[in-house]
Amino acid sequence: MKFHNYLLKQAEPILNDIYQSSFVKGIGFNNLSQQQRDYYVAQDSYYTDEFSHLFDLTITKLTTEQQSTQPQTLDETVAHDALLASPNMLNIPPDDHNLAYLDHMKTEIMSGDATNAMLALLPCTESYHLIGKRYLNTTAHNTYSPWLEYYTSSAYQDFTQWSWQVIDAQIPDWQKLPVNDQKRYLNTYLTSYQFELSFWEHAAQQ
Ligand SMILES: Cc1ncc(CO)c(N)n1
Repeated sequence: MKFHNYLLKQAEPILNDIYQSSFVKGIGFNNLSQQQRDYYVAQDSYYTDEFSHLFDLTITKLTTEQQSTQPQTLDETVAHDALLASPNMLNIPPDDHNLAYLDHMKTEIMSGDATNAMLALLPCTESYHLIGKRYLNTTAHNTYSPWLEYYTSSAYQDFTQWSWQVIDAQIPDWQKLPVNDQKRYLNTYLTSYQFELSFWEHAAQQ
């Protein structure tokens, strides 16, 4: 089993909660209010802007070989547009859970090694791809299909696979990691997953 498969197995309970969270089901089954979409798109526009800076920071920690295979970076505007937010979203400031998530990633990127940095970012990339795969084509005439299509597109899939490959290459023998390193990596990764769940839960509560 590769390192990313081991990690994903540890995240399975949180990922199942994400799949079952009412906002994610709302995307899958075409059932979201205007207020929920405005809130989510406002939060996520802020998040993805910051994420691209955090990604650039992480890239500087990788080898030149890893950097050279990096797929083109993604512009998630298409995904946001698919949720048809109203201009009211411009009045919604970034919420505390969002800032705390970004803070967590930044701290782990700055204070840890390249693997720790990649693991802070991985739940973001990976969970959206898995959500897309899970709910694509579950509902006929789904208004939000372009959102699901974006996160299952070949460009997004390439990006997810590149992340997995980098992590697996960095830690080919994860069973042999010193216990403390294994704990730190797992904690960095699962904390990001917990923030992903919380991001969806806050959006549903609107
Ligand atoms: C909160 C969050 N996590 C992950 C992604 C996927 O890029 C996103 N757009 N927003």
